[in-house]
Amino acid sequence: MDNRAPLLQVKNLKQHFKISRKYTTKAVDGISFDIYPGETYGLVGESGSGKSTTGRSIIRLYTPTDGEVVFDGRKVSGKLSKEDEKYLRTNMQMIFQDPMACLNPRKKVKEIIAQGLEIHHLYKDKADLDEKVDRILERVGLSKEHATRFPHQFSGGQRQRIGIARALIMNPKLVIADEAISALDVSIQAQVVNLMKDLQDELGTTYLFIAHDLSMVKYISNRIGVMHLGHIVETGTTDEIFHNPIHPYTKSLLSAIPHPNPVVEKKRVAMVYDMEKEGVDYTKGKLFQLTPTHSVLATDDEFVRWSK
Ligand SMILES: Nc1ncnc2c1ncn2[C@@H]1O[C@H](COP(=O)(O)OP(=O)(O)OP(=O)(O)O)[C@@H](O)[C@H]1O
Repeated sequence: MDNRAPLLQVKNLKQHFKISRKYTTKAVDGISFDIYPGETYGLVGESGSGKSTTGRSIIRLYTPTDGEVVFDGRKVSGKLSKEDEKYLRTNMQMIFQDPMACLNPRKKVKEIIAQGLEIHHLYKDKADLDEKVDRILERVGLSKEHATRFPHQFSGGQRQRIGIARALIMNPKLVIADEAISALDVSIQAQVVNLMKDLQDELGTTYLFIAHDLSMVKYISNRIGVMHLGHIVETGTTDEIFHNPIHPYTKSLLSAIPHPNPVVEKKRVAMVYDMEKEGVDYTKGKLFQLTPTHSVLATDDEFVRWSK
């Protein structure tokens, strides 16, 4: 395992939403994971498993119900000093699924991208700001001619590049990419993921990559956390998750990935995970450590059964 201090520590994070007097949704129900500098941690799971809520709690869009998030040695929740507040706002950035929904349609691309630097006064003068915008546009595969255009004048893939530029111009330590490529065509998805990888190599950025599509997660992640109903049921290196999955939920997700070879694809059998039938209750499980990097949430009986 990595000897360095983690960049992000999520400790027993809970994010519950009170829906009515009687009903509370436990969107995130006590998850823990660390992310090390320069790595990509993929958070996967089907819709409603709590992935977005996790990302949003980390970046402080929500106040956690319980637990703790520590970023670069600084506690993220609670009352923060002005300095910590600024540090977090610049060093943690988020890229969202639908760039159109979060790019102001009335603003030019250069205004959108420069906004973070302007708010935090992170530029010398107007010329410096323009230069920074031009440079980041070029880095994400757009050109300075694009700076004066409006979001609607771009394709989906280009708009996602604008979202990436807006996040990366802050030179953040952590980028949370929440289904950042899900809305794009498959060929464009690969382009955007490659761009994110290149920028990571160049800048050393750390990613929390949230997605339901395991094939892209496999390609970009060093480690993966598999999330279901507010719990991380299995975590491991990408190799461990893909080649030695233990939890039946992980196995069912893997078995749902279409195979590119039509002959193999024809024989693919999707595994069904029926947790009621299996009698699984995540709140009764504990973490079983298979290797220093691979662990699974299970009761004693389940662990014996699932590891066979
Ligand atoms: N602000 C909220 N208020 C109430 N319930 C919420 C809120 N945000 C999320 N939820 C609920 O929490 C659960 C987890 O949602 P979340 O969006 O985190 O899952 P997800 O894995 O990211 O799925 P998706 O990919 O569909 O967004 C869902 O049942 C959702 O309805």
